[in-house]
Amino acid sequence: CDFGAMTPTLKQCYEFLNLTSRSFAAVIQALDGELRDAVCIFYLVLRALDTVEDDMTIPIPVKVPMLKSFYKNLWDPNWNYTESNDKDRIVLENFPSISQEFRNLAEIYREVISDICQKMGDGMTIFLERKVDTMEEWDEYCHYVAGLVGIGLAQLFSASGQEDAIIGEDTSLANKLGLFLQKTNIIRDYLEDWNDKRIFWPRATWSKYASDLGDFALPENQEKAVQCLNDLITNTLELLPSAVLFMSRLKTQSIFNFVAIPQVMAIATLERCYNNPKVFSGVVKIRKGEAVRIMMGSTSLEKVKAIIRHFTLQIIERIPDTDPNASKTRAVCQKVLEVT
Ligand SMILES: CC(C)(C)CN1C(=O)[C@@H](CC(=O)N[C@@H](CC(=O)O)C(=O)O)O[C@H](c2cccc3ccccc23)c2cc(Cl)ccc21
Repeated sequence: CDFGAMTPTLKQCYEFLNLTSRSFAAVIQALDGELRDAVCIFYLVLRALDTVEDDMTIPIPVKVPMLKSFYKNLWDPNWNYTESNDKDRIVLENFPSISQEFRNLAEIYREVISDICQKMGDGMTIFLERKVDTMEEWDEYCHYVAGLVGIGLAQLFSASGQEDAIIGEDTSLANKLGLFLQKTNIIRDYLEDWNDKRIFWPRATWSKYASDLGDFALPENQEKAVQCLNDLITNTLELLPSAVLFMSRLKTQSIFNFVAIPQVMAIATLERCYNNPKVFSGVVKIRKGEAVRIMMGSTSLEKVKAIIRHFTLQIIERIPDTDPNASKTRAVCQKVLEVT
């Protein structure tokens, strides 16, 4: 980025980006032209909204109107929030710098970002007091917190002129990009969320294997825990063909990299989690070195297909014959192999 030509507040926004997102900030900064600033601001605004949703010190009667009206803060030069204790509170304390740069964006970008924030804020309030029960509700929750991000990003890509209109119009496909990432995060973060008393695993699935979600943290229930894990991973892998189709439509290298890297990190994470009891005793993270190798290798559709193929074959090799979902998992993996 040419920091020289930036306003002081835009420079500050890139500093916040590098503070709040470790490896991903570089990928955003590699985007071209107006899209780079639009995605940087979108990322920071979403980080601020997510920080409000995540802050357990904000009572629900206060949090609901905060989330529903959050998009209005984009137009209020003075709005900030200084009561947060979250690690990313910097984006809430300095929101005036972020909203200032939001207002400097072209109207086409402002409309997308404001619309997504309004829908996301509304959707988050639905799940503040309601747990995720059915698989449809799992998709609904993930739509609000991640699917909408995909829809917004796809609309920004088309608005910039760097991608065709179809990219921003096919909201169903863009939504699935987000569902794939969020479902992977929810699967990986079982223990961290359980310890924070947060439940994102859908009751419709876990209740087939236990009477309480906390049972999976007990070693004597390890076999049932792993069967539930494999069940959710199978459901998530069904989204991969849509992700491949979305990426096959992209024609700008920097946008392809930006979309592909998180998708490939997610399939690598799913493979590490599959049939892995360690999910219930710690957080299964991709090592930095492996992450860098994956990021370097995700620069073309053929390379990305080869990586997805690699991890899918790794999963197929580890499907236990005794797993209740074994045949379904094999069928879903076959469908992935057919498109990669
Ligand atoms: C919840 C989430 C998946 C939407 C978060 N999310 C992402 O995970 C980031 C990646 C990220 O932040 N990685 C972190 C790792 C971590 O924090 O765990 C890093 O520092 O490397 O990517 C996504 C993201 C990137 C590209 C295309 C997407 C399509 C649909 C939905 C999200 C998409 C993201 C794009 C935007 Cl604009 C905003 C948020 C996100």
